[in-house]
Amino acid sequence: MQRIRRALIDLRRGEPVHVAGEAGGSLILALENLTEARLEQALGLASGTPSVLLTAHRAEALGLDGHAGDGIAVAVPEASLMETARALAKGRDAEPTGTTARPVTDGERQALELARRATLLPALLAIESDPDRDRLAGEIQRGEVLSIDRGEARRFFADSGRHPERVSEARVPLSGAEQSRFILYREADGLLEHVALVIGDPRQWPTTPALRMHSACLTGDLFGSLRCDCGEQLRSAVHAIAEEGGGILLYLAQEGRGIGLANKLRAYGLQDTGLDTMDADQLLGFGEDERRYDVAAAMLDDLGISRVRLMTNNPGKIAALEAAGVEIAGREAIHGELNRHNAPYLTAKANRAGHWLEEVFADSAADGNQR
Ligand SMILES: Nc1nc2c(ncn2[C@@H]2O[C@H](COP(=O)(O)OP(=O)(O)OP(=O)(O)O)[C@@H](O)[C@H]2O)c(=O)[nH]1
Ligand SMILES: [Zn+2]
Repeated sequence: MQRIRRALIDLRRGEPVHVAGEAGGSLILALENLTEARLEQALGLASGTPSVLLTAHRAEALGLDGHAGDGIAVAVPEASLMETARALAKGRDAEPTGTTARPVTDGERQALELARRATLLPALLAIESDPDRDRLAGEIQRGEVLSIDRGEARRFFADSGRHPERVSEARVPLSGAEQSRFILYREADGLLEHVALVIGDPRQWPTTPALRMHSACLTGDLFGSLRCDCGEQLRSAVHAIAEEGGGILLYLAQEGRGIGLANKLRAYGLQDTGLDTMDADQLLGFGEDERRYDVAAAMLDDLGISRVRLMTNNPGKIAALEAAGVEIAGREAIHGELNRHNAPYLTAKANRAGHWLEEVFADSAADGNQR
């Protein structure tokens, strides 16, 4: 497990990682922080064909979906590798110039998942290698380059989110919810931390407590970004829960629907050129929503909560919690205000992901009519 954690960090630092698997496996590097020097070094270590690995989402967005499946490997001539990497790291209109695309191998699939877990852009350079022959073998032996096994990676991914540990807690009076307690959970792999905010005295809660399951949004929650409705939802949830005598808010480390802040900002850049929130994510290589809620269900279980009224407009959250064994006794709408900056985002959520936002649009229309 420790080795996979190091692999995530190495990729984030722009270092190469060897993923052992089919034949000799591949030496992989993240495209987003590839430099000429790193590329040259990698080509000196591994002697096989260099390819660019892209997720199926991105392949589809680029019209390369013939082979999509779990992702594609596009062979790119050495001479144009750097240029291709730079273009792909930017997003739009960046098609790999190579012509031979094939579905990714299982090892390459795990490599793409590593990039995603590291909240990097899921686009990699992969150079096939034969560690018994290439210089790479010596580097691996000396510990200069980390070599991981694809099965090891798969097991790590399958286990994450399932065993969050309760680490520490404290009373933190909040404005509008003075009797509040923060409980911090850390996922077993040590990577992500989530907070359960327990509002009020559980002995005096309504029989079925309200639950707000909120995904982190630095821009909205902290700075009041007008591009989304997160900050307003967060604060109104705390107030509403406190007002009805208490309940729970889970603050989950799932920035940008799970793609991370760096990618969310990249996606905002693409949205400014006319793509909607989902198409922008897809062009970067992500699905509509990359979040999983197993960790939320495990936190609820630890808190002894099995039945809730969920504050959300997102049908996906209800389905996911139910699938994880939490009984959803009812749904409460939770709205922010519509404005000219968040209108495209809310419209895409309603039209493409089926979020229940009719009231937000109706309220806004009514306000407009009164003016
Ligand atoms: N990728 C991406 N994420 C975004 C964008 N705008 C906001 N987000 C993220 O979307 C998530 C919204 O979280 P929530 O408000 O809990 O979830 P929701 O799916 O909107 O559902 P409810 O608010 O419960 O109805 C946060 O993680 C934000 O950071 C965007 O344009 N792109
Ligand atoms: Zn937001």
